[in-house]
Amino acid sequence: MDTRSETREVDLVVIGAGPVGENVADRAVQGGLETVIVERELVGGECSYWACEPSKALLRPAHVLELASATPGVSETIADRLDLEAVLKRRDESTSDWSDASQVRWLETAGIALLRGHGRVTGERTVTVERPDGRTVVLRARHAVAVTTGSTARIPDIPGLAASEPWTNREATAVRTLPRHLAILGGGVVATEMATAYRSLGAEVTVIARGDLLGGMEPFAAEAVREALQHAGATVLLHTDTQSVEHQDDEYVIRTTAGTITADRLLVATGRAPATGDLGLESVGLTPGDWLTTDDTLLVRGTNWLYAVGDVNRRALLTHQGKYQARAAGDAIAARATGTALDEGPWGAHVATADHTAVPQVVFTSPEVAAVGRTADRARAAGLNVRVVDYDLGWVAGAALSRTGYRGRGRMVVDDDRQVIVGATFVGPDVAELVQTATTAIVGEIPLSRLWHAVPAFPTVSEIWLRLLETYGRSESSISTTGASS
Ligand SMILES: Cc1cc2nc3c(=O)[nH]c(=O)nc-3n(C[C@H](O)[C@H](O)[C@H](O)COP(=O)(O)OP(=O)(O)OC[C@H]3O[C@@H](n4cnc5c(N)ncnc54)[C@H](O)[C@@H]3O)c2cc1C
Ligand SMILES: NC(=O)c1ccc[n+]([C@@H]2O[C@H](COP(=O)([O-])OP(=O)(O)OC[C@H]3O[C@@H](n4cnc5c(N)ncnc54)[C@H](O)[C@@H]3O)[C@@H](O)[C@H]2O)c1
Repeated sequence: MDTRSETREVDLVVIGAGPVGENVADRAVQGGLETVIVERELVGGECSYWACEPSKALLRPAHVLELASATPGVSETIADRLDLEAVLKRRDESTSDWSDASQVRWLETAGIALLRGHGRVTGERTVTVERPDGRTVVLRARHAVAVTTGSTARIPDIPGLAASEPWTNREATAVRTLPRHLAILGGGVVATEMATAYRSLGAEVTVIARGDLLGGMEPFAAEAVREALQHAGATVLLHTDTQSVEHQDDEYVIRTTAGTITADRLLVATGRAPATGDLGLESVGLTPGDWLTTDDTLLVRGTNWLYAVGDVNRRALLTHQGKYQARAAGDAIAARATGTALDEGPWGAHVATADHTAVPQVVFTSPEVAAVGRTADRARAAGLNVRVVDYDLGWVAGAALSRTGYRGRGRMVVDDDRQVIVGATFVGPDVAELVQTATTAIVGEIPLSRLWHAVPAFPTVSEIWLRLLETYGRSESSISTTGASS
């Protein structure tokens, strides 16, 4: 092994060049800091190559085919199934064939220095990078180190499972040969999206969920996804425990409380583990393998120089939310380095306040689920005086016009004392774009009385907003509140 090593001094070291690390670095550079980003694999991270992008590329063709099939005048002219090879080719394009050349070029234009290799914290403000050629580089940060190493698939402790070498999100999103029968362990977002994609491509699919699907989301939305998966021909086993897994002769034998399942592939989609196991955290008194807990400026608790941003802090395991944290963290790091006052109050420029109450998410199943903020149950558990307003999306003219037989539902969760929205969930075809209005209303704490003046265009699916307000009612108090403030 080559033991030569060099030492460099910079303002900020970012470990992990996923979407979050790239954004921390970008903001810090814009704030005037000399920044090095360390990456051991591909610049762009999990999201670009084995998560968000390839999974959505696998899912989109099925959505388009469904829409076309439900549109008379088009349905008569199209094939009734997807072209697997073409779908995979488009998936390959979505990952740039697993090349990070364009993202490396972006780093260059953004003024961020890239150091390839495995980074480990080896002391306060110190990161040692093991380069692919065996050399080491010691990076000393004048100001801060940001850990943006993300997460990896968590393999539960089920007898035989780890040894059976199951698929994780990596193999499932990079697939070349479609399995005949894909069994999926888990009932969350990865499980339901991959079940939707693989079923649409023609594989037999069995989902083994230990509870209901999409735990943590509104039950009516999870129920619509379950129904649709079963209607599409997938087997969905709920409240089913997996007892053991064997892998022999290209066959998985999965013993569960609902019976034995055999499949030629098994995908484990049971959540994520923080990528902190081999990060040198013990050198600064932290525990390897733990999630890193932070304050709202993303500073790791108990330190004044170490930041944890994105999946690795477990605040919200989503690209857009991690990038939001990254903007706050990068600006906070630059402000602290230059002695500028921080805007740290709730909703300030240097804090990720929205993580607590306004995280949007779209699940790209068929139907889609788009949700933000609190579910009705969570709002009640938080002690709010909750009123739940539901409306059938199929009754909205824009939705009914968008395809034959549109089915869906929208829910807004209202804090009735303040008459503001604290949560919203939509389930139905193409509801993804509805969630941003809800996010704006929640973050802006827009009173319902004012939302009446945000008129949705006719005939769009957004008219669900008008219907939800009408169902809630224009109360005497909201009318007089409006009058008093004008
Ligand atoms: C199948 C799937 C689909 C998803 N779809 C969506 C979606 O549609 N929308 C959405 O918002 N979110 C989605 N997510 C979640 C999203 O992928 C993550 O939230 C996002 O990737 C987190 O970004 P990150 O930068 O924190 O971490 P990552 O993307 O994991 O990047 C971390 C980077 O750090 C590097 N690294 C780790 N350790 C070291 C080290 N010691 N030294 C050097 N480099 C290191 C890694 O190689 C990696 O490049 C999906 C997740 C999965 C699994
Ligand atoms: N469209 C999107 O936004 C999108 C898509 C995919 C993934 N993601 C993100 O990636 C993260 C990971 O997704 P995921 O689906 O792996 O996690 P998840 O937390 O959404 O779901 C995990 C599932 O595994 C089950 N599970 C956990 N431990 C188990 C065990 N020991 N045995 C059996 N089942 C077990 C849970 O009950 C749950 O159903 C999520 O936080 C998600 O937000 C987002």
